[in-house]
Amino acid sequence: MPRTLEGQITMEKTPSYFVTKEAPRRIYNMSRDTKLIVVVRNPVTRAISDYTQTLSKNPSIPSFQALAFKNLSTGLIDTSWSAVRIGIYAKHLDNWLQYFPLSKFLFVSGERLVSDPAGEMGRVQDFLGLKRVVTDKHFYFNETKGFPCLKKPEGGSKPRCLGKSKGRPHPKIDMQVVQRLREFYRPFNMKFYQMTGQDFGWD
Ligand SMILES: Nc1ncnc2c1ncn2[C@@H]1O[C@H](COP(=O)(O)OS(=O)(=O)O)[C@@H](OP(=O)(O)O)[C@H]1O
Repeated sequence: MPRTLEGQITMEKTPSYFVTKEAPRRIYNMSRDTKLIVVVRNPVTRAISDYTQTLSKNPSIPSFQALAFKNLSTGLIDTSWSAVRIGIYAKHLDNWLQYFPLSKFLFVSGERLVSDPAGEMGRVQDFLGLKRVVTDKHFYFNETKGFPCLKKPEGGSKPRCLGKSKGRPHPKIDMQVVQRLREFYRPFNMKFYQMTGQDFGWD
């Protein structure tokens, strides 16, 4: 991490930290004052999104259901598949809570980040003790992209959306497969809502 001067905030974004066993201990040893922001979305959609990303890099991988199930006829889920495992948020958070109290965390809803980006960004700024500089007027909904985009990014004059790899169409997954995954995640989601004191509305 770079040296941080008085009045500066250093930020670092690595999605895999949340699911890396050693990460909380290492970050705690670096600075126990670290604030932690976790963006979470419905774990079923997250798994499909993860699969879509892998598929875009390697189109010859097996089908989603072939990877998601250990046994398709019994409906046994393969929790060793990272696309499934990452969405068990309660389990990962448990590991972090061994080191950091809940007050050090902000959980951002991935769904609200799309439906109300300014609202979620307001929460982020409050959490970081910043003035609410980013507001509604910085975003517009881009019909072509199907997502909110920035009207005028810092230092630029043109509107800017996230790149092609964000907001890709997902392949169609059998409804029964989706249903089974929903059932699988339900107890973990409930636990996660309880732990965070936030209902993300995934069920
Ligand atoms: N404004 C805006 N524009 C485009 N995409 C948006 C936006 N806000 C949130 N999202 C969602 O971000 C998802 C991709 O983020 P990731 O977490 O996969 O990114 S990362 O690669 O891990 O950094 C991506 O997931 P997919 O839709 O599955 O591609 C989007 O749903």
